[in-house]
Amino acid sequence: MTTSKRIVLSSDHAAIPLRQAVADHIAQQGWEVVDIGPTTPESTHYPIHGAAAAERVASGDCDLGIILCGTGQGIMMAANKVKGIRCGVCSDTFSAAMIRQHNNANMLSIGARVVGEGLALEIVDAFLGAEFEGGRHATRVDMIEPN
Ligand SMILES: O=C[C@H](O)[C@H](O)[C@H](O)COP(=O)(O)O
Repeated sequence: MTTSKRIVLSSDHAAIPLRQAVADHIAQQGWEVVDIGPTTPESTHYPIHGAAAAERVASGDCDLGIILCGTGQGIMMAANKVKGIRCGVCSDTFSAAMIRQHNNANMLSIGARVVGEGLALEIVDAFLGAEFEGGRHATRVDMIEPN
């Protein structure tokens, strides 16, 4: 596990059960989970939830974030509009590790209609277990959003 310990979770209506499974899984690993909902299954709008989670990370309130919607794509797009956020959608464990190691991603997005719970939890573990490698990758990451 990384030294980061506080992680924000959010989703839209399409991913509430998977979000709960992720919350339980990472809480068991010792992460402090900040689950900002939604808690009821009514249809909602992923941009609201992606932006809200991203703001928690961008502000420094949380170290990392995991967000989910049907595909993971829409909520990722919303999160990446927030300055300082680097969020990738992952449907495999290799990519989940690489977005940390090479891209210094601070948020992970998962599609609840794309991957099952078992794979999703492995993707989460790969993301949280990886560390940014810096070096040449830092040069490139700095180019994404220059100060
Ligand atoms: O990228 C968008 C997400 O996949 C949403 O979860 C999806 O568009 C929601 O669709 P619906 O309103 O049909 O449940």
